[in-house]
Amino acid sequence: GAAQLERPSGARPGVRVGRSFRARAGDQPRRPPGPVPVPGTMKQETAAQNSPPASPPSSQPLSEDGDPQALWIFGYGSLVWRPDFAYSDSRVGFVRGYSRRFWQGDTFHRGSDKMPGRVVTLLEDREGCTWGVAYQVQGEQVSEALKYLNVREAVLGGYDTKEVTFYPQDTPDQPLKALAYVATPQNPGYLGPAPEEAIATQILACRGFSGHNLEYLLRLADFMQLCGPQAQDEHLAAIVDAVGTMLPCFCPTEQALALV
Ligand SMILES: N[C@@H](CCC(=O)N[C@@H](CS)C(=O)NCC(=O)O)C(=O)O
Repeated sequence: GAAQLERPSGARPGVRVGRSFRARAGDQPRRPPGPVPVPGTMKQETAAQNSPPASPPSSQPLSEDGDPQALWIFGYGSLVWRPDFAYSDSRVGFVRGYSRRFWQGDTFHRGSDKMPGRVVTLLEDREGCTWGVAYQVQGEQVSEALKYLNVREAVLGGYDTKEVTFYPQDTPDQPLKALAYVATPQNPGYLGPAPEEAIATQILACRGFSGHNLEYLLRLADFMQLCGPQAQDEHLAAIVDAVGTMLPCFCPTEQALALV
């Protein structure tokens, strides 16, 4: 189970939320005591509590003692369709200076130790632009979200936290500071670049505790469709195309089905 996947002991505190939030370089985030919450089992507040507040929320500054009154969390992979933490508001938009790449290996959610799947991370790229969803967490939602994401993203996924500037699609002139989970080349699960056909093959062949790797790819492609024509992700599109080309090889033929 997930317990075996716990990172090496001696972990030091991971994500700190202060005037600017960061995980100290090299930190192995500490897994909170108690059973590892399997993603998808997190409590969901009622829709009313998750619906945006009546007045558009201001991006409240962190309070003086560093205890956040509100925090924005930027999702650009599975967080786009399955945040699984309570939030008060959400915005579709983008971050500049980063490109999304299927360069992070995953041996828990969408793969196994024997057959690691591929999930996304952010690559620093001056010309890059990555679309996703920013979620606003307030009050007690902040610690709940960070505790949950520390396990799902950091401990189980090898992601670190990074501060990014998020541009809401509707108000790009009012950018927000947000926390993003980024898998750097230094993390043990990092796989790095590969031809899109090879990535597609890996995605077609892998599954993990959260489901098939193909579902992960297609849900992200769905989201990008919803963002409209101005949101392009050539890397993602090339992998989806490669999957479409290869799928017949992975799909049983009539004869094979007849043998089932
Ligand atoms: N940090 C990125 C990527 C997150 C991501 O895909 N993380 C994996 C961990 S390896 C995950 O949570 N997967 C859950 C799932 O695949 O449903 C995001 O903001 O969405």
